[in-house]
Amino acid sequence: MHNIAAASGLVDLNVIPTAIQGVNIVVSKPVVEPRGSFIRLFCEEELSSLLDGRKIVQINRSLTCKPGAIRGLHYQHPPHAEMKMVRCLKGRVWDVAVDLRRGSPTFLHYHAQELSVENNEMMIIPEGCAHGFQILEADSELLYLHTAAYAPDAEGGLRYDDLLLSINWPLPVSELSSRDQSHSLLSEHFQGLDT
Ligand SMILES: Cc1cn([C@H]2C[C@H](O)[C@@H](COP(=O)(O)OP(=O)(O)O[C@H]3O[C@H](C)C(=O)[C@H](O)[C@H]3O)O2)c(=O)[nH]c1=O
Repeated sequence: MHNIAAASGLVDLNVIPTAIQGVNIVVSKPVVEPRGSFIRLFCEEELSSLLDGRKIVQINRSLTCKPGAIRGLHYQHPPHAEMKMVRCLKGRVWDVAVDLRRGSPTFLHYHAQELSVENNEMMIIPEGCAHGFQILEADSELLYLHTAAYAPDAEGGLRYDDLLLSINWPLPVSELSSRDQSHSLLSEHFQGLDT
């Protein structure tokens, strides 16, 4: 999708779909000039078709120190299901979205890619998809934009090493929270989440 702003040289956001419906990559085109650079991180108007009336209600940031550490994979059950937009503010991460939607043609498939300060890319993870990441550089920071508030009692989680997902993490896992270690493995009878 080409944005009018690009024609005028203003900062803009380009949306690239992935093989998983609703998992999109937003690329911010930097304006580079003698003082440095400027990028647009988010724009409700430019992303209105993806947001489809959703509002950002919470913005979080995480710092993860040890290369190889994994956070996730998390999602929230309805009525707290959320669209999440994640962007790397420092370092490099390998970001993963897993499709858990009942009846989806890409059920239990995942999209994974590097997010970094250099590539200026943001991943959009829709409701019904789980999110997790592994940091590739020390002290990497992630920014999260959420369309639903944090609801710990509504949180679900996947094990990073679940064989039904077979996620090919780039580094040996160096750190994992006790909570993320304790998620249950998916049953082979798991039919997916209702969204
Ligand atoms: C999300 C959140 C967390 N917290 C507290 C709860 C814990 O004491 C601490 C860390 O939370 P949690 O262990 O859930 O964070 P992660 O496991 O790193 O989860 C994060 O990384 C994965 C990959 C994600 O996708 C989550 O959206 C994101 O929150 O912050 C709050 O107080 N408020 C909040 O809104």
